[in-house]
Amino acid sequence: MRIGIRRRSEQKPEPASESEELLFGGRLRYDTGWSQHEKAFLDLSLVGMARKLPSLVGGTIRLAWRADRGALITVGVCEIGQGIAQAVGLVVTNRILQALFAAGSTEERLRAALPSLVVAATVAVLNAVLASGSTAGTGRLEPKVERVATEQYLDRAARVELSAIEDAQFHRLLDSAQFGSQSARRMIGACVAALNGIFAFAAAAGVLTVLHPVLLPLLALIALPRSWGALRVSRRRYASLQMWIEHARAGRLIGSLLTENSAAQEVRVHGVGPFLLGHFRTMSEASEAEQTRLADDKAGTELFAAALTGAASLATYAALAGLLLTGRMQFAVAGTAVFAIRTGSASLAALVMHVNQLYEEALFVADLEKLIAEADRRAIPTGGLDLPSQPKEIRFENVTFTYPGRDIPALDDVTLSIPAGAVVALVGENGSGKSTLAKLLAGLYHPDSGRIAWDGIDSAAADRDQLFSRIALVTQDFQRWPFTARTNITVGQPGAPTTNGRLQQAADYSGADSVIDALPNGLRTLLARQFQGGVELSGGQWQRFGIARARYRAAPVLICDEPTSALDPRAELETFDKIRGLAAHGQTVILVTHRLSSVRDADVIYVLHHGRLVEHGSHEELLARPGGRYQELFQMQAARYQASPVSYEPQ
Ligand SMILES: Nc1ncnc2c1ncn2[C@@H]1O[C@H](COP(=O)(O)OP(=O)(O)OP(=O)(O)O)[C@@H](O)[C@H]1O
Repeated sequence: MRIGIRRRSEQKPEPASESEELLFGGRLRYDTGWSQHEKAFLDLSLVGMARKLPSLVGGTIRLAWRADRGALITVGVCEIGQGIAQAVGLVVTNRILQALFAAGSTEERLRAALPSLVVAATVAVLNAVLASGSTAGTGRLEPKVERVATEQYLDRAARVELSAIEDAQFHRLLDSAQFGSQSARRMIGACVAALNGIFAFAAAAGVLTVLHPVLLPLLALIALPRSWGALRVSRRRYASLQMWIEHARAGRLIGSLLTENSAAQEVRVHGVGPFLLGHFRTMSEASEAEQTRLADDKAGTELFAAALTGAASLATYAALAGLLLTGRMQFAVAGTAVFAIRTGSASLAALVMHVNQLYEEALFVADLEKLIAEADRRAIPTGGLDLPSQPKEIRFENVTFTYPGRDIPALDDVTLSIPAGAVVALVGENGSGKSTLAKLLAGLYHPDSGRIAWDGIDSAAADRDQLFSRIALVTQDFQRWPFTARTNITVGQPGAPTTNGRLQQAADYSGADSVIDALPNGLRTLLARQFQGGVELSGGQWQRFGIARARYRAAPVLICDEPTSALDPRAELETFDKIRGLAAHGQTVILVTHRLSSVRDADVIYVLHHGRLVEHGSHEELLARPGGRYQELFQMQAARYQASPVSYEPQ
């Protein structure tokens, strides 16, 4: 069992475990992440704590004020009342002891102590009433504070740029900040307990100072080792959590893959279950070893602190005996002193514990605050230039874009025009940049250089809410919302009141109507097997909902990224006809697809290769270009359909 404090930076990083290496390609315990918290770690000293605590407590009180000011006032009044009651209680106890130890018959002494006894009983009743008022107020306040903090967390997470959501560092922050809301909740309880401790300690300290000035420093001496121990344990726990946070997320991910619908088939047929379970076990065992290390460390620290506390208590009682023997203290006063020392050291120990808990929780609340600041920095900006509601032309002008952390641009100097009311097809091999182009058009990313102009207005300077409102999306990995069939369509425009006519139109358009007719509760059917009464749809059926949703949104620009990949041939043909029909009604359609037969009617086809625009024109123009990339791709696909049937002989 090691007790000495060794800074993390001095420890040799352990190598990646086999599971970390195999599944995640390296170590998931980051010392670099820890350095972000180094300051918080160093400040976890008595001085740092005393300096930072008021502002941290202030932040929680502001949160509580926003959550439920009535409950906060109740708690405050009850706590202050209890503090006063405790001080009065100690003073009255002193009076009772003095009356009982005074000269005279037992009856006379009891009679003299009686008024103080009545006051003591009244104070005890009052204290109990105030304590229950505080408990009720705290109980009301805590969940509300957690809710307000969680809302802040989720709100910020939902409003950051897509690039932040794809950034591992931001995810780390999201991870550590997720504890912030529960910590804010616990901070309320810890604040109340600490306040309680301060009053109780002040009462005991006041009484002790009056009895003899030397008793107060002795009381502090008793509390010192415990404070040191508690601080050390909590900073080690916090450090460990920060270091292991990504490892813990990976462990949870493996666990969830074993229960998730999407992985269920491979987990069974490919036998991935035991494989994942094995890695889950090794990952868990590694974090268990860390827990054990922490527990050993804590036990050692507490034992050491307890020994020091014992020595300090001995010194205190020896000093008390000295005062008695030298006649500097009366016997009755010594009785009160023992009582006050016991009360005082107990309340000081509780105070240290609660202040420490407060501080530890505050570190996580500080992580939440850090996330909020970072999310605000990376938030999608509000305001900007107005965009035309029905743009006549969207132009990509020398657009270059590289994903963060990548060396090769996903789009390289692309210039192209998207005229209003046209069907514009984007084709090219895997990884050629089609989806990236669509995401830039949708305003999810901005070009690193060049611009995307909507009737001459640079979309990077435009009001992003307006930009988003002009776009409807059916992406390759469109969301299968685990909600009702109705919501899966109307979520295309969640802010607007649902109109049944539009809903029906969108369902008819996409072919989702026939799927809905077959559902047990029609539009009210829950499309999530994991809930009671929920049903699961096929991939193609889901896709019809994705298309219906985009149709329901009724935006001037519709981006369809592989919209028909899961549809049967008949449904695919119908859908493409309908998509072309949309353009006839003035909607601009951007079609990303590998099915070149479906783009032959597009007004213009752009062919991308390694992020560059290599060809463009109509289907006929591109086919007539000898040695052209489009011609090559088209002929390859056509050949597959024209080839004579291949006979299959089982081996
Ligand atoms: N979120 C991302 N972060 C980093 N790189 C990305 C990201 N998305 C795509 N890329 C990379 O950008 C390049 C272009 O990808 P994109 O998805 O635009 O291609 P695509 O033409 O749509 O491909 P596919 O036909 O396979 O869907 C690829 O090299 C890909 O690895």
